[in-house]
Amino acid sequence: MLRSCAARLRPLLVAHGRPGGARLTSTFSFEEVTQKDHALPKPSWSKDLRLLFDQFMKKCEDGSWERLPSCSRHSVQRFQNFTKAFFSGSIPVKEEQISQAKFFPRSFEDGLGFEYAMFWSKDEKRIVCLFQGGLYLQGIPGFLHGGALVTLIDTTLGTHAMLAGGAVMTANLSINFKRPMPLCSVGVINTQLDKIEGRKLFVSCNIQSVDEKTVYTEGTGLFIKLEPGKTLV
Ligand SMILES: CCCCCC/C=C\CCCCCCCC(=O)SCCNC(=O)CCNC(=O)[C@H](O)C(C)(C)COP(=O)(O)OP(=O)(O)OC[C@H]1O[C@@H](n2cnc3c(N)ncnc32)[C@H](O)[C@@H]1OP(=O)(O)O
Repeated sequence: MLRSCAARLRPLLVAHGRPGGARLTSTFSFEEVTQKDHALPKPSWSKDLRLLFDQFMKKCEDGSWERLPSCSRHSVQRFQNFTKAFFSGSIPVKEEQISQAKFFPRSFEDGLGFEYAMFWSKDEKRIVCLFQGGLYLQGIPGFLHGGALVTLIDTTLGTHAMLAGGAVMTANLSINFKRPMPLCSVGVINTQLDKIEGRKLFVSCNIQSVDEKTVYTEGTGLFIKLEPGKTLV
């Protein structure tokens, strides 16, 4: 499963030209992932999250949907390839820290932070992210912190933008919090690509309750395709 998702993502996320004509074999892709895949059921997942996950796994059976794997670290090689391609090799952390760096949404202990799994519909060109926000993501008592919701929105919209345009960075996010979302409840993020203008990808989403009766949050994002060799730092 991991390899089939990787194969599909690879052409979208890799092989950005480098100055001097050399081409990278990978930058920010999911390919050759050998680490633990976190987008799979765990004991900390609620019944609601498991049920929804199972429903989407069923949709994957005919190939119209695909589960996107998710791990918590980049390999040192991948980290270096990425910085070489887009940051002229300027590495923002000490070399010995690279292997300790973790993908923020995957940096919590199981069940206490973000539990999520994303599914990609290749026909409808949209992502559905199923998630449960754990006890360490509290904002006002009993409810999720707005910043936690924004983190998941950024991650989900960013993944959609990457699937559509390759390596991107977030330039702008605009969020409307419509209703507070209870801690430990399950939310469903639905994304759509609104338009592409040159290097700019405009993507939007909302977060709904499982029964679709409550819209908790709406968000739009502008993602900019990175230009290989352009120095940003
Ligand atoms: C193993 C671990 C697993 C990991 C795997 C992960 C896989 C997928 C997950 C992806 C999800 C990740 C989500 C997280 C993403 C982030 O959080 S990124 C971090 C936050 N963002 C930043 O730090 C970006 C900082 N900004 C920049 O570096 C630059 O501004 C930029 C790169 C965004 C753009 O710079 P540049 O390339 O120089 O472009 P410009 O020439 O400036 O602009 C191009 C066009 O875009 C327009 N534009 C730029 N910014 C904005 C803006 N804020 N608002 C509106 N428009 C903007 C700009 O006007 C240009 O438009 P025109 O072409 O002139 O029309």
